[in-house]
Amino acid sequence: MPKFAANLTMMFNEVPFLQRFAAAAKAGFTAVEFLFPYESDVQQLARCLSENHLQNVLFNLPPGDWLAGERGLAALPGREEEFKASVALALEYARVLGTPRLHVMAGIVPDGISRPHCLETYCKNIDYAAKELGQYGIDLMIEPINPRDMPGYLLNSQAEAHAIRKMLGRDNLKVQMDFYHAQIVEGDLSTSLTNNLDGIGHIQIASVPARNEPDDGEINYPYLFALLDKLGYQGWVGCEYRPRGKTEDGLGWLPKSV
Ligand SMILES: O=C(O)[C@@H](O)C(=O)CO
Ligand SMILES: [Mg+2]
Repeated sequence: MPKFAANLTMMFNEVPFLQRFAAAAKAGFTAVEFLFPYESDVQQLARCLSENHLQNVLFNLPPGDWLAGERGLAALPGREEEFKASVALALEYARVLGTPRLHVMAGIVPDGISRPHCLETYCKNIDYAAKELGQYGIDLMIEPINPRDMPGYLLNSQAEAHAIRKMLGRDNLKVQMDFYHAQIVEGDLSTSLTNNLDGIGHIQIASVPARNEPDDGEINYPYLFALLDKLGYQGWVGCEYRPRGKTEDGLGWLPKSV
């Protein structure tokens, strides 16, 4: 059975963020991921991990002004210096928390700027970030996101993400295969997973269309979990879903030892 990490941005939302570490450990998780840790002191986060015997397996680089609708800086021409500063900040956190992989969001293609221009900016920034992270043995994830959840987001398909990964040729640049997004955009999950396994650095799960626990909706997760075992996937599976009710009440789908 794959290794599952609790996503503390979406799960255990019955309690404040810093209390979710203990809640996840109590539920049996040994690993956690989250989106953006930057509102918390990094040493406090390190204590939350160590006190609860948890490892952090992923978080995101800063996304720009989230409340203003920004969803990443990497593809935004003219924001390169801000992007480099975001890489430095994420590295600071990752080195303290022992985080082995970081996800960099691409961004929404701005009005008046061509997609090819954004794609060129994205590739240059991704290459820079992968080089910086690689000095510390940290992998960089790029995640295709569906246009229903994020209209205008630059990167939508697994195929394009793997093409970028191969073109840049950085060993520590990998694709984050979020089955929720991949099902919405292109389906064909098991074949895409099988054909691209070497280039996949992280997996995330949620039901489609509701983005709840992976025990409902149109994706056959028991089949995919068995396939991950058969393929020998050694990475983590992030539980990036919105609990239908109380988080603990929705954990029946998890194997007993997560
Ligand atoms: O799938 C998602 O939404 C997340 O993995 C993410 O990083 C962007 O919000
Ligand atoms: Mg995701």
